[in-house]
Amino acid sequence: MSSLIIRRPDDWHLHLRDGAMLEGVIGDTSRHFARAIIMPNLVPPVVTTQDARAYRERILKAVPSGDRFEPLMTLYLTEHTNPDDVEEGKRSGLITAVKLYPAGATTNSHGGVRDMDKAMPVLERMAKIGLPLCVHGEVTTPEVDIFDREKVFIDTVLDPLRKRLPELKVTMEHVTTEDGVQYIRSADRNLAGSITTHHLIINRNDILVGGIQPHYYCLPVAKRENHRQALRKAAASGDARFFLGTDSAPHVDPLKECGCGCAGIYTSINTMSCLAHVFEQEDALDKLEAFTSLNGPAWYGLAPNEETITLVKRDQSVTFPPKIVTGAGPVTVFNPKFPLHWDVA
Ligand SMILES: NC(=O)N[C@@H](CC(=O)O)C(=O)O
Ligand SMILES: [Zn+2]
Ligand SMILES: [Zn+2]
Repeated sequence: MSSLIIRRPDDWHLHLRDGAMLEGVIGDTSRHFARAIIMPNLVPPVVTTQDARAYRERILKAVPSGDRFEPLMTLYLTEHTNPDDVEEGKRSGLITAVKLYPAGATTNSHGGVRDMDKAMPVLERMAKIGLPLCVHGEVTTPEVDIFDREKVFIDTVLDPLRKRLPELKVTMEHVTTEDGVQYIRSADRNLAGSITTHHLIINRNDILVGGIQPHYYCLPVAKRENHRQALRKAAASGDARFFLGTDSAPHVDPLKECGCGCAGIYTSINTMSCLAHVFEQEDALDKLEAFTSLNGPAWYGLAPNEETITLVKRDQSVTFPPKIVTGAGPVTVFNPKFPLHWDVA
């Protein structure tokens, strides 16, 4: 097959940041994607409906003219989030999901939740009104090995929460382990998972072999090869519980290439080329549309996009810039380390 028409994709987990960075990256998403769930971990975070409304306006203003792009807004859950404000955000159509960051788990998460009991009133309200919870599923307990933090989160936080509130819809974001895949498969309702582009391509060797490779460092950190294989099988299976959330997370190079480099990988610009390559390798190009364009909207109760895009396999490899230039500084683009031949026409 040398060309493929699919519904226009959506990105169910995206960091756009703000200001000059937002302006520098938004076009790489709006070129291919119709909608994206926008992560609220700004400094300060997007906590109230009013914050989200203002951020949405800033995003829309930054969309290049000629592109049509719908930001789907989220709220950053804190121990003080007001359930009435969350409900009003959902009723007005502004808020698509609420995001749980365990405090300290990842970039800009210090204001996140420490004690799940304190978040229960909001979570109960969300279960009642059908508003999904997106989770960064890692514990932050210092004793727990960083490679085990997703599994321990499932066992000690997520599963107890889902038993306590079975009506709550939960998206396990950026699943990185076989355990996560199995846990999602074991649930017959109210649980789904997003998978990033890079976790289908890299394992932990890419971060650590031959010297520290900061541009392959993200959270949750990439795991062993067997986990990558499980993610590829899940994504390529067509199973409606798995869909794309790129977790494209731009940081300027000086903040990645330093003594304490930030977590985050920038993939918006070449995600569709990378995914077509991966799905072709998995002999599952016929499942790409489900992963990028159908399963996500179905989970969030939205219609799939009417428009289509055409992916074309070119004889010559397609090149992407090694870095993009933003007003905030240079941002290194994810390098899959294999030539890309699929291109969006
Ligand atoms: N994925 C990352 O490594 N980083 C994200 C935060 C997140 O999604 O955990 C970021 O905001 O930079
Ligand atoms: Zn995260
Ligand atoms: Zn993220």
